[in-house]
Amino acid sequence: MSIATTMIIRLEIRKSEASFGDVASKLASAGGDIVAIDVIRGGKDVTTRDLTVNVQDAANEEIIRVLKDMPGIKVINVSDRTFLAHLGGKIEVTPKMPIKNREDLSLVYTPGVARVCTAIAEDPSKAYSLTMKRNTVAVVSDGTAVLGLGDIGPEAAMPVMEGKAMLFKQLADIDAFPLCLDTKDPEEIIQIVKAVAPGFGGINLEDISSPRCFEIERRLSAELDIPVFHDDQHGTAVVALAGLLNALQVVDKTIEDSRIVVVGIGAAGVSICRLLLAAGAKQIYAVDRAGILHRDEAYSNPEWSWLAEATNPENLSGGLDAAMRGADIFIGVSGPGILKVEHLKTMAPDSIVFAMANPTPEIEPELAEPYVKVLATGRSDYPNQINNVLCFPGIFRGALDCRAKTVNLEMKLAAAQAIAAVVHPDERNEQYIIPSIFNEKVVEQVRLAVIRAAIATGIARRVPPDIS
Ligand SMILES: NC(=O)C1=CN([C@@H]2O[C@H](COP(=O)(O)OP(=O)(O)OC[C@H]3O[C@@H](n4cnc5c(N)ncnc54)[C@H](O)[C@@H]3O)[C@@H](O)[C@H]2O)C=CC1
Ligand SMILES: CC(=O)C(=O)O
Ligand SMILES: [Mg+2]
Repeated sequence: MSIATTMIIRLEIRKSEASFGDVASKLASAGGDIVAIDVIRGGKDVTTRDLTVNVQDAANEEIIRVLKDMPGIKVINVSDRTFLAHLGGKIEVTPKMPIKNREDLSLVYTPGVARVCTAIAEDPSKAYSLTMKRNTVAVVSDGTAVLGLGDIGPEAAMPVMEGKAMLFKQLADIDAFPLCLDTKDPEEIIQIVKAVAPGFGGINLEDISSPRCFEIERRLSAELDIPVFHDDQHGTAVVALAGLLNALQVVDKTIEDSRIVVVGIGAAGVSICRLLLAAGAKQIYAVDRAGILHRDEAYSNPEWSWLAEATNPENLSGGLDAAMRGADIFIGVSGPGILKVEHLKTMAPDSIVFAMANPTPEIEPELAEPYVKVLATGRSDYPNQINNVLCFPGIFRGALDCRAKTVNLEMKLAAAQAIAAVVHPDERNEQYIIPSIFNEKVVEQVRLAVIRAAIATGIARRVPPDIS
């Protein structure tokens, strides 16, 4: 799968050995199109230039190789728009008011601040009105399951967590802060998150590998009085259910009668299975590397043991091939390229395929399209993007606004229905089963649905003024 991009290549060209024309023709033959040239330094023999080059494939390493092989050319630096957008990080902390004089200083800092501290010490709930707590979410990762890239460590997880923080702010006006932890020990993660929790109104766990993520979330939810939400589990499940509700309408099938294969029974897969069961699914087949989860096998992962009982009505064993025969729906949250055209050919007519692994889906959309009725991926460069970004901003906005203690099943089901309902029945079709993340109705509809569900289930500690 190729993504066109723009690269910026800084070169030293030794005029006695190479001409700019040579560079241009080499780049063209490797698939690069020069769109701008900036001279950084001129010299008698050596000039330094930045070439802005359009390439059809972001992963095209040939472009750089041909330049490096040219006599008289030294490649100083290679960047592209994606890397440039990350220079110095993507977020910052901005004060709400400037400190212009001594009076301001003594208001926002000492001595004035001391009175506010004392007020909070006397009544800790005042932290919600007198600090940033009520609008601030920690995005916590240990870097062990970053997108589908695996255990790449806390520093490498930062760009994703900064990205999530940007989305929180832009979509739901929530101040989110990345906390990437240099530990993989669940108990240590739990203790660290509990220790930082006083400054936050909610905790978004992100890209923490399974099965560790289940215990970490369960313990934190039980031991903290603010919502703790593992986005890869529940955000993904909510959006998958939302897409599925609309896709089922498009193909005129019901969730109860559909045969549903979920592949990749990690954080996202477990939660998707659980939410689909809660939404009425009766025939789920949960498939991981060990094959279809079934009742004749003992699993060390308690979530798998539970799913082996709750899914797979015929107690089928076998691998993906067996699971896919006659399936109406495939939901992949596993890894790249595991789904083959041969599998699609064995599915029931009017099949639905959600290939949600990031950044590379379970099957290339171009390969799958001819064989399925409704196709969705986790990516933004194809129609039907099923991505948890449609859920986490709105669900946290709702939970923070009503000061919910937790995010319960009813709130998740309500969020899924709200996302699905943003697509009007008259607009719904194979290419449009899920709203765009830029659709302004999404966050507000999810927020309202989540607040109403929290109030109805008794976990809201506050009724926002706009809720009747
Ligand atoms: N589109 C979206 O909104 C989201 C997509 N994802 C994607 O889903 C994938 C999984 O994410 P997590 O659940 O957080 O990771 P995880 O590490 O908790 O789970 C992945 C599971 O997939 C299984 N798996 C991997 N390759 C497999 C194969 N060939 N056959 C069967 N099972 C296989 C693993 O054994 C593991 O149980 C990643 O690619 C991630 O980017 C995750 C969350 C949201
Ligand atoms: C979207 C997301 O959270 C993931 O791929 O991990
Ligand atoms: Mg994630």
